[in-house]
Amino acid sequence: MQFIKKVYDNIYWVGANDRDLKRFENMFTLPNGVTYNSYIIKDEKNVLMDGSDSSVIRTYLDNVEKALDGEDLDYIIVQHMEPDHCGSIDFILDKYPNCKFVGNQKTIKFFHQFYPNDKYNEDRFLEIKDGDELNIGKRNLKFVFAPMVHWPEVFMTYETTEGLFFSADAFGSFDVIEGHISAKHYIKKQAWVDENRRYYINIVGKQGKMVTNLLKKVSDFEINAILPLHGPIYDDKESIEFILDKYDKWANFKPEVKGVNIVFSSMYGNTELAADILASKLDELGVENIKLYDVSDNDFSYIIADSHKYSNQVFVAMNYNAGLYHKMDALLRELVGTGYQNRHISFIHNYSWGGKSLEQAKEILEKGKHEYVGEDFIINSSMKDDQEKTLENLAKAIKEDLDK
Ligand SMILES: Cc1cc2nc3c(=O)[nH]c(=O)nc-3n(C[C@H](O)[C@H](O)[C@H](O)COP(=O)(O)O)c2cc1C
Repeated sequence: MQFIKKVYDNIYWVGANDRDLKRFENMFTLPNGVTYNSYIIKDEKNVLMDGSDSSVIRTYLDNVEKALDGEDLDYIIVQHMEPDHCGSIDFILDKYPNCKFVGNQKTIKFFHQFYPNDKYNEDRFLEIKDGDELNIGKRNLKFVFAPMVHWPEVFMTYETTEGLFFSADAFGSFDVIEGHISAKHYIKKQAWVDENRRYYINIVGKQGKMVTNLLKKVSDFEINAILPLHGPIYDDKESIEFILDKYDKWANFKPEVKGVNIVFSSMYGNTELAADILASKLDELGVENIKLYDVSDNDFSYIIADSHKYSNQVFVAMNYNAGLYHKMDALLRELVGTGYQNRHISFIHNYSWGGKSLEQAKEILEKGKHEYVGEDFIINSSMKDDQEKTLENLAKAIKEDLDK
């Protein structure tokens, strides 16, 4: 049985849902799976836009066959060589011997790195350059290179007749397709938007400059639909504007929400209690958006996504073997790796006998050009009653900062 969806005249989604994958890239938890999107464009020449992961190969090959409906396949356009899309390419090239692999110099190089040498003759490969066009009959495909919008060889494909932008991994999302393929059914759901952000920030986040370059490069194109390699397609004005606005914010590291993301580490609960008291004081001061994370208990990708989302952040840490507790240390380094910058940050640190946790945290965050808010709040083992006023002052400083 096949599962395909017509998305435009003679264009079919032939992808697959994967609910079995526990972690995307073996790092990022997938509570609701992920899709591998792939599209067949039928014209005088039939084109397959990208492949799929090898885990869904049976469904994928059946879908491609169904969409082709007895016709041959002329091209598979490989917008990047990441295995979650390319684990199926040899199956396609073997099944359709007249099909050519379309890629740029690097895509073709990476193909040969991932697959055994000399498996296919050179004439199976068609190398394209930035701005090249491929006419396939009524439709015309223009290639737009987007290096480092995830991988170095990435290019995207603009279909000029109807203004359809095949955007590789950009504009993708975690979560399977639930019946609907159009993003209009998802963009109003906060949980989906949060997953979309978690995908972008953790996967493409640090390449903000390259994303901004891409957005500039395609700003003259009339885009009537964006068709990414994961998640729904954006095929109406509102959804396209919605996601372009999000990408503008995310790529420029602008916070989306005035609020406080508190991340704590604690072994025996004393540091955690200070984080809870601060959150409660923020609430009493009228702060609406407060989020608390235990760094030991979380897939970092959630904390990282919310660190980019919120304007203010409080890192609450204790000393461990004379330095920063290792999970907090790892989180901060990974956060910096996503380009985290221009946030308003405060600190609470706990010392029982001493260490450099605070200095180390500041050193790791240094290159992000953050603004520090309020006095660092220091605990020795546990918070004391006479410290409540000082913590209240930190809460007030954060509230004033939010109100600016
Ligand atoms: C294995 C271990 C190593 C620690 N190392 C330090 C340290 O080097 N310096 C320090 O001031 N406190 C150290 N602590 C104490 C903690 O930082 C913390 O102050 C104490 O656990 C109370 O906070 P909590 O209840 O939030 O865990 C250590 C605790 C443990 C369990």
